[in-house]
Amino acid sequence: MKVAVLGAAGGIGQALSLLLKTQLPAGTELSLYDVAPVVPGVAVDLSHIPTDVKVTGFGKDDLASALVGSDIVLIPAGVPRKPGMDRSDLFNMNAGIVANLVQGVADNCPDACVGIITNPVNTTVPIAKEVLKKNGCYDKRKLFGVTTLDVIRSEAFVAELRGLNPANVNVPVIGGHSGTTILPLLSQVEGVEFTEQEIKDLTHRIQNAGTEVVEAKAGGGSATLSMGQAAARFCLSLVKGLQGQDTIECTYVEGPGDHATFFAQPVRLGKNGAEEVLPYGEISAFEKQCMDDMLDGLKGDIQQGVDFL
Ligand SMILES: NC(=O)C1=CN([C@@H]2O[C@H](COP(=O)(O)OP(=O)(O)OC[C@H]3O[C@@H](n4cnc5c(N)ncnc54)[C@H](O)[C@@H]3O)[C@@H](O)[C@H]2O)C=CC1
Ligand SMILES: O=C([O-])CC(=O)C(=O)O
Repeated sequence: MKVAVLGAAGGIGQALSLLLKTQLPAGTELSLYDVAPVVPGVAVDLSHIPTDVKVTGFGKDDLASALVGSDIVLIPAGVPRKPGMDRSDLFNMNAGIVANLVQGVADNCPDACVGIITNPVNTTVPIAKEVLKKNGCYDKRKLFGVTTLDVIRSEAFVAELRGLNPANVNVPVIGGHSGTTILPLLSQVEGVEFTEQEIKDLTHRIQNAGTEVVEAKAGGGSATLSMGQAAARFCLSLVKGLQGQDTIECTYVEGPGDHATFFAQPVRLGKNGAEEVLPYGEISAFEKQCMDDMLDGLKGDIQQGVDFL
């Protein structure tokens, strides 16, 4: 198994690489790529941790070597938000970065599973699809927008509110990864009842959690450590799936298209990636209204990605 992280020297990239170095199964290769010259140093630094995961760093001109033979490629390369910006304001800077890196995937490891972290995820994932399609190697089972941060935040906030062990809290989050397109299904949290006001407040907090971090970091970037944890959880679930032990995660994939071409919902991860896009089940009247209100925005974000190439 080989896992490549593109943008590995950044805030997310370094946190994620550390978690993968310590948690990937023995024998995995971890390939770190970044345009920042510090990346070989990040790899050397991690290589001093005694686990059976071999870490190699690749600089700007070595994308092909970083990618060749990869089974999973995670992409957190790109620019983060500053206070006052929306995720969509990152489109001009990040669309081209994602397109170039995914072209590298098409050229060097066309069968790899690709997890896009770079924002705006609602749009960068469709861009990745178009690049792979142009190269004749798009397989919808192998392209994911990583929305796990919305899930772990929901778990943390629900557990905090009710004094529960977060390890026992599961919250499906569907839709997209921006503002109101993030739709936590709080009606499905087992063993917990919320008042209408609590549902409204929690939903708003989850949808706004990225901004909460951006404002608290006061110009120093967006979520990196929680995102590192979220991406590591997603990657480790995907590794399990590829190795034949099916797992379920909510992720932004091309599914049946009931609502939009790309939509985050529970997905069964298996030997070929997204083996099955699962129904998200019954939702409340409030959740249905939230969904109706956000779908046009989500579709617009997707169309912007399709039009980019
Ligand atoms: N999906 C999600 O839930 C989340 C997504 N993000 C997004 O992740 C992205 C990265 O965020 P941070 O790590 O905080 O930013 P950062 O600025 O700390 O790191 C980004 C890294 O990407 C590298 N990079 C830039 N262009 C590159 C290229 N062409 N090839 C390879 N590497 C390149 C930079 O050198 C830098 O090391 C942002 O777009 C941010 O909005 C952030 C948090 C959550
Ligand atoms: O808010 C941002 O810009 C970064 C992000 O996607 C998140 O933290 O959910």
